Amino acid sequence: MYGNDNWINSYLDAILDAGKGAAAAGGDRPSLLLRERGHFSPARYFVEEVITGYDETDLYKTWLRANAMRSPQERNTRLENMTWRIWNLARKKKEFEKEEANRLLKRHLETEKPRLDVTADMSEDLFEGEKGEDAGDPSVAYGDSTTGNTSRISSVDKLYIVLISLHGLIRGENMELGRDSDTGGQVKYVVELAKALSSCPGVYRVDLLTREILAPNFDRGYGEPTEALISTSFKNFKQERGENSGAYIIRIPFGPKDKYLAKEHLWPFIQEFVDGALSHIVHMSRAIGEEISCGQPVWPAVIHGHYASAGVAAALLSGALNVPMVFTGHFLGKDKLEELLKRGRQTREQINMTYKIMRRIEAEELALDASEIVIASTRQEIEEQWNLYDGFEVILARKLRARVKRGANCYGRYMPRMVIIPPGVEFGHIIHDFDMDGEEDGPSPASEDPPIWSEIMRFFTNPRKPMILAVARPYPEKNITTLVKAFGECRPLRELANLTLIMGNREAISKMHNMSAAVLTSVLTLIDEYDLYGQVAYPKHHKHSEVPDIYRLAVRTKGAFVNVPYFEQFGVTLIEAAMHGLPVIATKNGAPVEINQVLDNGLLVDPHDQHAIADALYKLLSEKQLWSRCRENGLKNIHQFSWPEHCKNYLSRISTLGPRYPAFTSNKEQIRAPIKGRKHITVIAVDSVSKEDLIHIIRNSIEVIRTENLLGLTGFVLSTSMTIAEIHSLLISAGMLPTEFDAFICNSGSDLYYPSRSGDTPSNSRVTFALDRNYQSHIEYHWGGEGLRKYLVKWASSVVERRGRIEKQVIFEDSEHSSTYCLSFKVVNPNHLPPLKELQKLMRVQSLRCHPLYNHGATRLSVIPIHASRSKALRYLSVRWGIELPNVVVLVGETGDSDYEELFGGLHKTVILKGEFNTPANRIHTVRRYPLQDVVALDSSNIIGIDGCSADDMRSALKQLGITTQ
Ligand SMILES: O=c1ccn([C@@H]2O[C@H](COP(=O)(O)OP(=O)(O)O[C@H]3O[C@H](CO)[C@@H](O)[C@H](O)[C@H]3O)[C@@H](O)[C@H]2O)c(=O)[nH]1
Ligand SMILES: O=P(O)(O)OC[C@H]1O[C@](O)(CO)[C@@H](O)[C@@H]1O
Repeated sequence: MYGNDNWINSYLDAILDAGKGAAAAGGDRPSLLLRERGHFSPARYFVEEVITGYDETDLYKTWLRANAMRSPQERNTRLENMTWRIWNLARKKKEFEKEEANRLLKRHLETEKPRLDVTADMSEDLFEGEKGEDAGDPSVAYGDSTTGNTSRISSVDKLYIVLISLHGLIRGENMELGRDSDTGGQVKYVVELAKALSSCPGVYRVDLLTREILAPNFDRGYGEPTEALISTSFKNFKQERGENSGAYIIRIPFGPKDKYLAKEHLWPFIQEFVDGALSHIVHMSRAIGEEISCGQPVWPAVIHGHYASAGVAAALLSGALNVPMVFTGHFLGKDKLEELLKRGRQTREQINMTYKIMRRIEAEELALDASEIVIASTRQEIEEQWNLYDGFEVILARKLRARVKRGANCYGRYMPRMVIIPPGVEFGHIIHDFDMDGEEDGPSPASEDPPIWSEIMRFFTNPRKPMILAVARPYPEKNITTLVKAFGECRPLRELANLTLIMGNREAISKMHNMSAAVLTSVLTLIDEYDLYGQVAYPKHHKHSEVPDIYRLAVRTKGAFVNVPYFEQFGVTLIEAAMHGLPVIATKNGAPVEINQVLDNGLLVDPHDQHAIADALYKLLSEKQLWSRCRENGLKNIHQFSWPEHCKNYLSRISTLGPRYPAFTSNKEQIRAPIKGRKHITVIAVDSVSKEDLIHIIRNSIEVIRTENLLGLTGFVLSTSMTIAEIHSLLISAGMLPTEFDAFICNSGSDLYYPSRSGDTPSNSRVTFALDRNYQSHIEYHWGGEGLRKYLVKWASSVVERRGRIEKQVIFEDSEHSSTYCLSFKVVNPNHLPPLKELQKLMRVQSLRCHPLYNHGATRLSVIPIHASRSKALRYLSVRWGIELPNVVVLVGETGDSDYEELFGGLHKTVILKGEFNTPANRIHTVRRYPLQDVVALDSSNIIGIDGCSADDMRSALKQLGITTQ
């Protein structure tokens, strides 16, 4: 035994006592290295397990070096030091685990109780119709479909479909996959989906909206506003085509103009994207309408967000246009968070800093609130991943669905419909020059070999050996280092095969994104450490079009494909490998389990277990019959992953959605709307000030506009949580006429009124307020109405202030300030209210889709529809009355109602009025679990702060914003 010292053993015992479950779990199987040497040291084994369990490459190297020390004394000192470090790690990990277990328990209790309540509420006749409800349906669906199965869209309809994928560098040809951690499977998925959908009968146009990138060192193509995509070859129908038909990438500028932003940094700019996208969609809907629908706009059949960030964007657009939303997660934040916590290398805070994971999870919750359909790639994604979210639960979803089918009351509860439609592969360019056994059909002369082959072969001493191939973004989660360790430490495998690592493209590691550079550095270090020169290829460059050739090369050598991330949401590479007849070794965590059930073309392994990876690879490569069977199965079954099938299924799903379309112009009531002709709009949305100060601010803003000669050109909108009656009496009491305003966004954005005056002079005039019913039709989606009201009343009775044994209710229904789409509650004592984020969570757990917010200095709670808010109302006004958002100035205070932060983002300008007249924020307002910087880009040139609210202060603000006379 090394060192032969008791202290080592005692510390090792301490490690084990510290509950190092992971190390102990695999404890019955000594490592290959030790087995090879023929003697087994438990102490060393445990240390090694701890080290490898933590994936601490540095620690491991130190351990090796320490062992190599000649002097026993020096060796002991080093080993002692090491052991301390390990012990410390183990303790840290145990702390994380404990924290995590407590948190999970707390979460479980918070979520389960209301969930049990709601399930019980729904309990009568719940099981009827449940049994076998999905029988015969390969894409199992959970959740309700609002209109049963009646098809809304006939196959002759001409659909306009909008897909959104915000991050990554997206282009139609020669995609730069693997360039960084954002350019992966999703980029390929969305481009291929757009092409495939546009080739389907009935689909007229598909727009794939993404970010315009004009940064130096990036291809200029990413800055082109529009790129036409060439449709896939399975088109076998004739369809009348017009100028605007087909598939397009539409690039919308948002965020810093000359900078590429990683997906974690896009959050504060999403509202800006939404404003730009909205203008494109409205324009395009009208253009298509001119082309094929006698001038009637053809609105999108669905707006489909891909990944959390586009989930937010799609939710906002779907609300703004009142069209259905579809969502695909691609990789869900909760799962990622759980996995990262399990690995114990970062605290929750660190993970949040790096990945903005709480923002991402909230975006996914929002996507659940707003989506009608969620597309999952596998059953596991629904049952184990989506099921972790507040807004989705498999059993409740089934129950609600059964009730909807029977036409029973759901009491205002809604679940999106979850359907499994896996992605496909493009079979277009596939060349099989090998037979079923992988033997070459008349090999082509070497001169015709694809150039990428020699790029790879030049790394190998013996290029004829079977090639183990990995194709993955250089991203820590892809676990490439464990693969290299598995290969490097298994001598028989090294003797049998070569390893090819395709890890994106790079000019220099030093110029790569931190995370990618760290992966590359670790891989190269390991190659050096295990002396794998001549056995591993890691080419610097490859083109997207060369990837099929790389798979073919692996097949030619009778190799295998390997994909062992800690967790794989789907794994496009697995179906690519199968399509080329390459057997696979894949992670057993996530979708590969289901893919393998369908394809039956390889073996699954625990990605944390490098020995299992090495053993599986050795087995697959050395057992000829197994290899041939896997190859054959893959080729035989791959047709089950096809884009045409995906699209058929997709279109049939969206054809069952209930009709939803925008109502910007169809209002039968004639609203007199001076707002229509305005060039500028000033929106007064100052919340946390006294009534007197609010009046003062209103007067001063009007005064400024008057003296700047902008009156007539400029309209005023008051945006507030007050009811229209409260606004009216406020203005009258101040001697002002409501008609000074063009519109009132009231009840926190759930009602929109336009004032008008009958009579000739102000003195004899009578002011009336016209309600915008079109706006109501935009926000009524999934409004819980009476069911929601009853639930809230019951909830309010449980919110109490306790004094000894006495309990006093602190929140009461407030019918006077309620309206059709706003349920108001009066708060007697805000100190005893739950923070808003808890109330929001409760609503989601109950599958009540709504937007709760505190206002009036937290003395009122308003619960309004999910698509209602003051910023959404402003967006509606801009489309309905043709107002350019960059010409809108929103005045806000330093604090505000709970929807206050939302007022900042977008293309409009925001002026923050600072000063003592603002009342401080109340803690219960907070709805977010992440910092403000993840919501608002406070350094944006569209946002300015001024001290004071006098006319002069406001005048200077307008000047700063470049809004001056004429
Ligand atoms: O150097 C590289 C690395 C990758 N690729 C390609 O990029 C894609 C990678 O896709 P995938 O293996 O699915 O990984 P991710 O990039 O991680 O994609 C995410 O999104 C995919 C689509 O939803 C899901 O399949 C994944 O599980 C999820 O992690 C494949 O087409 C690869 O051929 C390259 O061309 N070159
Ligand atoms: O690695 P993350 O942060 O979980 O995000 C994964 C997402 O990013 C991408 O890798 C970029 O394309 C997608 O394939 C995937 O949806």
